[in-house]
Amino acid sequence: MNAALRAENLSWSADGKKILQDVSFALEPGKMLGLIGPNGAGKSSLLRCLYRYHQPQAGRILLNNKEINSISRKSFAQTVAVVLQDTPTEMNSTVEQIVATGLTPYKGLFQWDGKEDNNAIQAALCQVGLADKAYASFSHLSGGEKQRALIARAIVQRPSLFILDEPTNHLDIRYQIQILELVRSLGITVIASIHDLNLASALCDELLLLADGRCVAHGDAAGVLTEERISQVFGVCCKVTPHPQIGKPLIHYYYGYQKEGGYRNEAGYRSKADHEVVIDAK
Ligand SMILES: Nc1ncnc2c1ncn2[C@@H]1O[C@H](COP(=O)(O)OP(=O)(O)OP(=O)(O)O)[C@@H](O)[C@H]1O
Repeated sequence: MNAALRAENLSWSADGKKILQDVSFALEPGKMLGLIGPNGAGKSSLLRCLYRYHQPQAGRILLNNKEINSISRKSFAQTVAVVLQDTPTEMNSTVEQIVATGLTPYKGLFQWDGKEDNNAIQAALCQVGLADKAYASFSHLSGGEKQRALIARAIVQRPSLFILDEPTNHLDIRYQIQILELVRSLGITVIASIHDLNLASALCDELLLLADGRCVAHGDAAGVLTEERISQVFGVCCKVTPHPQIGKPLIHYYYGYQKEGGYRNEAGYRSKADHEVVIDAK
């Protein structure tokens, strides 16, 4: 496969604890991969390895067939845009200024903001629905607006790989859908950690399910999001049906988890109480 992004046997440990173990996957150019898994599964850690914040102790990562550590800092900054879930609070600038920093990897000193740059900034602000906030203080935006401004900054960066850590955090449902559809429509390769399995199912080309730092499943949503696997990995029980519009898996969760022995769905898959150590499906 001609992969835009490839991870081979990645392992990363911290404080003597194995956080990622032997994770491998490949992603074709232009595809959007949804990284899913329970809290603490290792999603952010994997993304941090991909954008060179963490150095894996084993394995390697190839970006457009080049080992990422061999790519210059400038080239990496041009090629990879990262949007994180925690917005730094010290951004004491206007929204437009924050978005303009997406152009930094292309600029030398004093090489700033011609008409073309300005157009790119305004276009990106329009794309994320923030045209009317261009001159507002970034720190005064709501959490969702901040997130959209940071996505606009990533758009002006013109990356070939977009890495997003919970990009839909803080967003209302319309913007959750809109931002993921927008990111997808850019035609660049995307890897995004997403907690909402239904959104991930609907909007990603493929899913990679992590649990305890390992890759449990990788492929299209129908192959990954089975009732059995959702029960095993997330400890919830559910029914999965085809989405009425797009046919992809739509998960209907069951309730009543305080019940002795959890809750079983029609197929017998059950929810798992917090204190249960052993993960079993049936
Ligand atoms: N720098 C670190 N040092 C020690 N442990 C870490 C470090 N970073 C992450 N961990 C641990 O690694 C595990 C995976 O964390 P990570 O943030 O990657 O999970 P996640 O899947 O993104 O979780 P969530 O869905 O809750 O955001 C957690 O147990 C976390 O405490």
